[in-house]
Amino acid sequence: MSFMTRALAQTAPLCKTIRGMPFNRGLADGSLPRAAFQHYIIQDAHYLEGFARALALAAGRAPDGQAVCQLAASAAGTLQAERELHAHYMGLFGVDQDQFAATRPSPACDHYTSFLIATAATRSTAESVAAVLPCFWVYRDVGRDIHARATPDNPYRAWIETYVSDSFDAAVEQTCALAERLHDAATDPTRDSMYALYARSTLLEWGFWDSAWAMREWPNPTLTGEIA
Ligand SMILES: Cc1ncc(CO)c(N)n1
Repeated sequence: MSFMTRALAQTAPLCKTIRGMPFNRGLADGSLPRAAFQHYIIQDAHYLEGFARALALAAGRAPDGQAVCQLAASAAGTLQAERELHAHYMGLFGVDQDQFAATRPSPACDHYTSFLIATAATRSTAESVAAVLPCFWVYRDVGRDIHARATPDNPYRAWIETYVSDSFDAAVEQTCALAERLHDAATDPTRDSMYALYARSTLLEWGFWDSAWAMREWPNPTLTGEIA
């Protein structure tokens, strides 16, 4: 059985839950509160930096030139395209550079990026790719689901369209293909670990949206504000 077939079967209930989350329903019908999206877009900019670091680390440790090239291009290319989207949205939703600089990564964001970076630094490339794959796959899945329901005058339209674009689709397919190739060459224990990491990362995607919807900060900002 292919890696994706099994990984998707294992995470199907969680993906269904993610599609139904209030944050994503609000994106689809345009009713998502502006403050929740502002919170999200700041956290996602922090997230993308960590995500790119994980991809770049995995690139440096990859077993062959093709994987090095693909992961390094993914770190640069996906991030570049998404940064433009974030700049657009930060302008549109009134988030300035000072506000961004003053907002530290939330616990959910820090958890997710720390997990990706630790995996890329200490595990095999097969495992690292399994861990970053839900970042691609889940966003395309959610993007498609929302796109099918989105109203034409939706204020979050540019965000939704990014994740149903041909270029994002190509990035998802390429990363899936790399995961399959590394899975085919992996030992059974590494394969087991790939499935566990894929599922963990999907759960952390859920946690990221859950945190954005609640606009969750550190539990005691007065204690952690200076150091978090
Ligand atoms: C949290 C999160 N996961 C995945 C993506 C898509 O790359 C994103 N922008 N943010």
